[in-house]
Amino acid sequence: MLAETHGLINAVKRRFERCAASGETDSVEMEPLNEHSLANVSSLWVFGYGSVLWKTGFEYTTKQTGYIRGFVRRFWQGSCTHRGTPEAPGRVATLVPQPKGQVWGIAYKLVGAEMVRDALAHLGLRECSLGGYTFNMQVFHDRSGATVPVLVFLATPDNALYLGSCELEELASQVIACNGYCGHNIEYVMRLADFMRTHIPEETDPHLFGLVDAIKAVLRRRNVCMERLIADARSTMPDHVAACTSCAESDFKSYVGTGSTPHDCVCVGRDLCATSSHRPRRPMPAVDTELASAGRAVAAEAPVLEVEAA
Ligand SMILES: N[C@@H](CCC(=O)N[C@@H](CS)C(=O)NCC(=O)O)C(=O)O
Repeated sequence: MLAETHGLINAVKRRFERCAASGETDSVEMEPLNEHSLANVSSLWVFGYGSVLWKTGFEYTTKQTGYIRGFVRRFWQGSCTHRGTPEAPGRVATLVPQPKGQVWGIAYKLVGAEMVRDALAHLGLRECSLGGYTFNMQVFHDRSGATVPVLVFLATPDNALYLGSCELEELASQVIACNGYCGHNIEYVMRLADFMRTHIPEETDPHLFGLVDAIKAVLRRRNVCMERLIADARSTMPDHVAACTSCAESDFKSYVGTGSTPHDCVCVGRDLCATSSHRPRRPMPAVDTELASAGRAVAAEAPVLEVEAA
């Protein structure tokens, strides 16, 4: 299965390279991957360790809680779309290599070419074209100790949005100052911390929970209300994001219009497990060309790691 997966990943890699090279807005849309490269993929696991945990955004058949080794989670990647702007990029999670590191998250199982293609189309846009992330394969360990190869999206220091390390208090101040298309940067951090406390108590990530404490301390010192900042960011969301009411029960809406043919607005606040029929689709108004150009610029920079040999 690993060989099949590598074949698929190389096809995805070529596709993203063509997107970056062509620079065409439309090309940011993931056309169907080479049917042959998908034909024999029986399943693919994707690892989530940041917003994918609480805003999965793609259908899957099952999920496992567990971890990957050799990395730590750090808020060292900038976001000029989802949680920030080109002028004031927010901070989102990435993985930083550390020999004895371990990152807890969830592996999502995709089965069949259509589910794989849909998930990669969503993640390719969200993570790579707009987020500056690249991807490779890692070994996932579930709570029983069983292992499976997983596709992981991570930001490397050579991508245009990488912000790197800084003191926790400075990082907290940056998070407090930023919001973007998907809402306030504080909300991103708090959602991830809440998810870990609720679903993955094994995760003791001192960087994540230290950042939460630093954000609260700075807000207390400035006498600023966190909930108000988060609510205000939502109230300034572009109309077509806030207006997407096709899924009243989902508490998150994400719109990513990237090209001349805008993506459907997909409410991504719920786990779109394959058993759910919830796939809201609404024609979206004019695409935000600024976001498209921001995304294209990032895509042009997005390096692609060599997939590790089997
Ligand atoms: N690769 C990470 C997700 C990285 C991440 O958070 N990417 C940003 C894009 S810059 C995102 O999806 N943000 C969604 C949001 O902010 O609501 C994961 O596996 O969870």
